[in-house]
Amino acid sequence: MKTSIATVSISGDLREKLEAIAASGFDGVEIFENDFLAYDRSPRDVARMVADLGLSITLFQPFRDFEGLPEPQRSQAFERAERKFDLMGDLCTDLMLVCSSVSPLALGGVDRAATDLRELGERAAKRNLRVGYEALAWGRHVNDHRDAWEIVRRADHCSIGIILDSFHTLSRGIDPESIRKIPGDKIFIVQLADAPKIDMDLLYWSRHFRNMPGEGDLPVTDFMRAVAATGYNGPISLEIFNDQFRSGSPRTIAADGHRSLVYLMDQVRNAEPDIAIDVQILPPRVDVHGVAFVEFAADEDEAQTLSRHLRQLGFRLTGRHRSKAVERFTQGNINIIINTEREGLAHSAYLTHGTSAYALGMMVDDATATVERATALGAQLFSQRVGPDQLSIPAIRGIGGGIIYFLDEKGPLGRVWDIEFETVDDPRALADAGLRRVDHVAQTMNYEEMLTWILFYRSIFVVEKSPMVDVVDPSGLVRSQVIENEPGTLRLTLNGAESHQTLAGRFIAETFGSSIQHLAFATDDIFHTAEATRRNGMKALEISPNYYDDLQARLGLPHDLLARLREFSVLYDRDENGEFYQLYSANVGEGFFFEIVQRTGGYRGYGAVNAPFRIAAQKRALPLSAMPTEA
Ligand SMILES: O=C(O)c1ccc(O)c(O)c1
Ligand SMILES: [Mg+2]
Repeated sequence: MKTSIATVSISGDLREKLEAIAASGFDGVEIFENDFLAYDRSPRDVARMVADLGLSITLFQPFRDFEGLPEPQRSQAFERAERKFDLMGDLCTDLMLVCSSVSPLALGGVDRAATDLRELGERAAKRNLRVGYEALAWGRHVNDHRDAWEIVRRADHCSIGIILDSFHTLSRGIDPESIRKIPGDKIFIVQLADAPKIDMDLLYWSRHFRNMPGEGDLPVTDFMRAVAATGYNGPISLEIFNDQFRSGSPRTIAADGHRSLVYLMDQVRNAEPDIAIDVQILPPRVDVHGVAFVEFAADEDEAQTLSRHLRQLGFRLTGRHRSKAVERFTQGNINIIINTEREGLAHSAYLTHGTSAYALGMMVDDATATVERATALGAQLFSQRVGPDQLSIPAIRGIGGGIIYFLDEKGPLGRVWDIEFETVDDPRALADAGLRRVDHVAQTMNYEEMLTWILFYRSIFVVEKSPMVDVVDPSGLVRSQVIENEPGTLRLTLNGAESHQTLAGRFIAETFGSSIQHLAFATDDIFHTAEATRRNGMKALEISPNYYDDLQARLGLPHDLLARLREFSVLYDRDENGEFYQLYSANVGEGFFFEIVQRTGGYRGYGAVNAPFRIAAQKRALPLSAMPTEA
């Protein structure tokens, strides 16, 4: 199936847009008229540029306010169309989009519109052109694809077809199943867009908040399944009006767009096995069975500091790499790696970001198939030279240029610790603190990157996203989005900072980019862990006494529980399924920290209600010189 994207979807001038679109693997491009008008080259030059980039123009659009007009406006509209047909000839494209009229002059009436379109079809046919009619969700008389189809059906002309746009159908809650009765050859192009569910005026929503399929909340897959059932085999074309995308990096947005289409068609193919769809077959979405390890890059001094923090948390040094300056700390099922190599990616990560958790290992069923799926979805393969006692661990690039490694139980990958590490005894080990596994990994990024990473994770792994929540930092909002799987073996929290004054924003600024800002470990007994880590010398983050007064007022907790929470600076939350306890370490380095959590019953959240108080406490704990100044 051919892929296409409208020039409105990304930023830049026409050349920059086309280059980004071609580089991302699209076959075609919809030329939005204004992008052409604002460009200073002739239509023939543009046609040549498009062809030289290996693209074709799938559509020229939009032609507005055409159908149902009284005279003399009707004749003028046909004249206008003829001039645009001239232009299309020079641009070397054969398809024009006419969107349903919003003109107060339009008279309405299915037959009147059909007659106008038939006549336009006659004129188009003389030049070997085609016209597709699209119902805008806010069209004056036609705002539903079912009505647009009835008009096209009655126009009954081989050069007139319908254009379907997922936004217009789904934003109005129209059942996409109704598409299944349209003959596939009468659908001239399919435009795709998703959007977050926001209750607002349709036109404003459409022009500012559309996003890539899979990034929003609309059932775009159901829409596309219905389209596939018609036998439609033309291009699928992204038409994304989004304020943020218009100012983003054209390469990144175009790459996200291409990924969204590959992912969408993969879902459609899986959901409609009986329909022959011409798309690449990918290995299935990947089940992650746990975070196998987290790797830090550091220099020797900072590695000492980090090791001390880990020992206070109850970790012990259990392995030393056979040939590299790499140490392994363990507790429960948790593996923390500290890499102080002076070459390779770890070292460049250290030079760029300082001490940072730059790599994540995930346990999967088939590491090779995982990388195959990820790269088919546009992820960047990562490999570096491996020494004689080293395994080549399948890996891709993740957030902030970091790495995601994949381990499985097949073959040598399942024995990586034995193969690459020698077992050591830790003379400086402190008491075990009962930490069992990684509960979640929190990644901090600029707000504009969030959709990219949501799509990245969702398209590769079996994970769902929960609604985005706003977390209040004393200096601004941070958007938080959870990506998790059903069994809870992969839980990621993505925090998007809009202001560099927030704790998250400062972290990005100080560490030069997005990365893992905190790791949360799970315990089965928070107070046991709190006592053990305290005895080990860990400094917990101090929480304001006002928080505990409010906790009592809100939840009426038993007196002794409240006293213990207060004594150990443990935060508390509960939902209908269970309870949640959170204990934070003091800051480690440039805004990095550890969290310890206990979940009881089926508590599924992350203590979002507590985040503002935790953040305020972390800001109080910053050295004075590092306090944000009032802008
Ligand atoms: O917002 C608009 O005007 C507009 C124009 C053309 C389209 O294809 C569309 O979906 C919306
Ligand atoms: Mg459209």
